[in-house]
Amino acid sequence: MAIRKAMVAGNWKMNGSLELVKQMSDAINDVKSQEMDIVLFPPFPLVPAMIASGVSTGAQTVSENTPGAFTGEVDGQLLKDLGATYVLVGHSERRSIYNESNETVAEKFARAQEVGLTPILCVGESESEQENGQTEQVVAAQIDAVIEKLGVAALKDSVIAYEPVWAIGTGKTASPEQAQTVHKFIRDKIAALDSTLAQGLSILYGGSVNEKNSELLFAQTDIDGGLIGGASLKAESFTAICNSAKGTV
Ligand SMILES: O=C(CO)COP(=O)(O)O
Repeated sequence: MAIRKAMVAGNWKMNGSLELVKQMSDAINDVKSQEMDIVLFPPFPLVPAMIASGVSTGAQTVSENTPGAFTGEVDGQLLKDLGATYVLVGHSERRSIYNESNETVAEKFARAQEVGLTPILCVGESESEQENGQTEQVVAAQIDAVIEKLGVAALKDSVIAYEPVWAIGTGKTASPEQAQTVHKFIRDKIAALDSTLAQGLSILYGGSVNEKNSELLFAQTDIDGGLIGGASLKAESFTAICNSAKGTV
């Protein structure tokens, strides 16, 4: 069972450089602590350098397939063999730009676990879905696709990240209360199937998290940390966010 623990994850998206790996890993190695997990998700070519720097490293996506004729795809086993530990599945940019369906995301989740990588399942509603009051329905369907394929027990060795699409890269963060409501909905939904598992699950919030708003977000009962985009590219901001997560779970 994954242990519920504070976690701050940095998703670099298609940004970063070898120089930034060096700068960021030096900064993170200074703030690391036993009470929390800090993980960075650089673009694929920077994964080996990040692993070598001593920072826990994940990939931003993974193929749902086993090795074969899939030009341009990246196999999970290779990532695992390199020393990666996590993988993001179902990030909203993968869902919207690369048309990944809930079912494809569930297949990627399965492949990640098959090779021993911990999937971080990203869920979240779009702006229009939020305006139409469909947040819970959308998030439930995204989680149900994994539960239907693999059973609820598969969530034991995973992390969930709630990232409302309207808050990503927009500077419009969900309020701590708004985010807490959705996090509680997610935990209660899973608790209805397995309460011990739900209590042990880390649920991260993502969407315009910065060093000014992180403390209040992480103070919420069901928010166990964050998945950070833009602010994970700046050492000062990212380490301040990491420090604000210490001792919150
Ligand atoms: O998509 C995100 C992390 O995966 C969030 O991005 P921002 O923090 O830049 O809004």
